[in-house]
Amino acid sequence: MLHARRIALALGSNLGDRAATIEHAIADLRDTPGFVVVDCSPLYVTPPAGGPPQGDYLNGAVLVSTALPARDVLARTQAIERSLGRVRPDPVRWGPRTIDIDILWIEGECIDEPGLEVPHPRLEGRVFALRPLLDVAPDATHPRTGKRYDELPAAHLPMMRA
Ligand SMILES: Nc1ncnc2c1ncn2[C@@H]1O[C@H](COP(=O)(O)OP(=O)(O)OP(=O)(O)O)[C@@H](O)[C@H]1O
Ligand SMILES: Nc1nc2c(c(=O)[nH]1)N=C(CO)CN2
Repeated sequence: MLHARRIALALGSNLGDRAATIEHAIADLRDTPGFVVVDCSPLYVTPPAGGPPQGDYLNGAVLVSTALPARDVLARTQAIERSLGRVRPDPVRWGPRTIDIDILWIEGECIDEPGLEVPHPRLEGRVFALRPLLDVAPDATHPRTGKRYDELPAAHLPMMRA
């Protein structure tokens, strides 16, 4: 049995009622056995990064405390995505989606396995993930290098609150 540790989950939506879908996702995370939702970031309006032309995203992050193994966390977040209308496999890579829930960071854990990489491999280049992570875990460090995420220049770029 693992000890409870902090896990930051990224939330993103750019299809349908984005705010309502994200609120549903947060409610579902709160209702997930084994999860304690510790904090939620503000939501930000962010231009799409990559993929085809598509609408702006709402992005945020949720900090969860849980002893569940990372694989179980992924299974639960993917079940929530499905229940909120996420279609898989994605019809288009990085295309529009009702909801995306990624594991951004797990305190003290590095995972590099097929189908699961933590910290999220694109975290450091994505201001729409980095800023919400720092909102809920300002002291977050890379679990292997110990480097603080708030030292990355991208962490301080201006962002638009929803
Ligand atoms: N840290 C992670 N969080 C969520 N999924 C991950 C992670 N690492 C690997 N994956 C795998 O990536 C697959 C695709 O995930 P997803 O559909 O969220 O990607 P995406 O949002 O389209 O793109 P990106 O990975 O660039 O955010 C998932 O099925 C999952 O197995
Ligand atoms: N602004 C923004 N752009 C994206 C996002 C996202 O959440 N926000 N997610 C992607 C794939 O995960 C690809 N591009």
